[in-house]
Amino acid sequence: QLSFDIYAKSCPNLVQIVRRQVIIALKAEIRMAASLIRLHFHDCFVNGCDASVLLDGADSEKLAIPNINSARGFEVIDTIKDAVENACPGVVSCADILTLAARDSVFLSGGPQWRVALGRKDGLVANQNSANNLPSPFEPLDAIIAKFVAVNLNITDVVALSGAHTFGQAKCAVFSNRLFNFTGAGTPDATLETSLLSNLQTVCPLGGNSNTTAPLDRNSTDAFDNNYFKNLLEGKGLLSSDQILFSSDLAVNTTKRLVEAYSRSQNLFFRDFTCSMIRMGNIANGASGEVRKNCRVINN
Ligand code: HEM
Ligand SMILES: [Ca+2]
Ligand SMILES: [Ca+2]
Repeated sequence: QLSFDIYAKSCPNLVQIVRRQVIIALKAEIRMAASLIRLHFHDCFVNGCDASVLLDGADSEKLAIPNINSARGFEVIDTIKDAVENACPGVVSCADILTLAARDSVFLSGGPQWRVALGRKDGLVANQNSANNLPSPFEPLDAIIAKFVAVNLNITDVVALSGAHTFGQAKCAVFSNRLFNFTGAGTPDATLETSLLSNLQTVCPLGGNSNTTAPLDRNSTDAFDNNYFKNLLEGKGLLSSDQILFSSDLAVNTTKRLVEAYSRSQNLFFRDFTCSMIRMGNIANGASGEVRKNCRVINN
């Protein structure tokens, strides 16, 4: 029941208001583009795209392992929501705002643009358990694929959406297992290209600060492009869950060909990415919802 004109009368300037606020946020910190699309992903995979990720409280998804000390951009969403509420009070859901902000983040970083169907409702509950079950960088490819299939996404979606790792940062904590003693054999991940390996060993030394970050795409850190896939062909994926799309045994019959195709054609990547973002943004929350006044708490 999502549609393109649902707010045409009730909030005619919505798209421009969100765009303007995302531009301001990126001017303050370019990385925020990456952080905002990741929030949308972490929202949609848990109870559907219902802004559950934005809720504070005891069962907050913000406290789940993949999010704690990692998910960011909540203040930016609050600011966008305030601007939207000023123009059209009580009309636009936080889930729609997050979806629009993710779309704008991609476009403003040099990626494709698409129209976003709107009308999502904000959920009434968070689900910390489910957030703990988000795809992990330490999982094998079959497990990651299974988690996408569980929300009705497919293998093409896995590869295309992983292309979002073309921008943003990751902490040593989520890839340092690859650097020194990968499988317990006392050697690094053999699929990690050696010059990147030695650089990362310096950035993330044994016993160092696990909160230090490295760019997910070293060659075009802030640009939304297909460089992520070129990296994978060279063994320069930062996370294990990135590199296995190209280098694992299972990849041969599943994801490797798509990685190669996207590395050759940014157009193809942009087309498939757009399609997959729309599919991810349509993951529904079966339960009832509302239009939250404050994205952090349900209405009373
Ligand atoms: C395929 C399974 C995925 C895994 C295992 C995964 C894992 C991760 C991890 C571990 C980080 C670093 C977090 C940190 O160190 O704080 C990260 C960052 C990021 N992820 Fe993913 N991710 C996946 C899919 C996706 C998808 C589908 C999207 C969006 C469409 C996405 C967008 C991002 C972005 C943009 C960042 C950087 C965020 C920032 O700089 O604040 N990821 N991801
Ligand atoms: Ca959600
Ligand atoms: Ca890039």
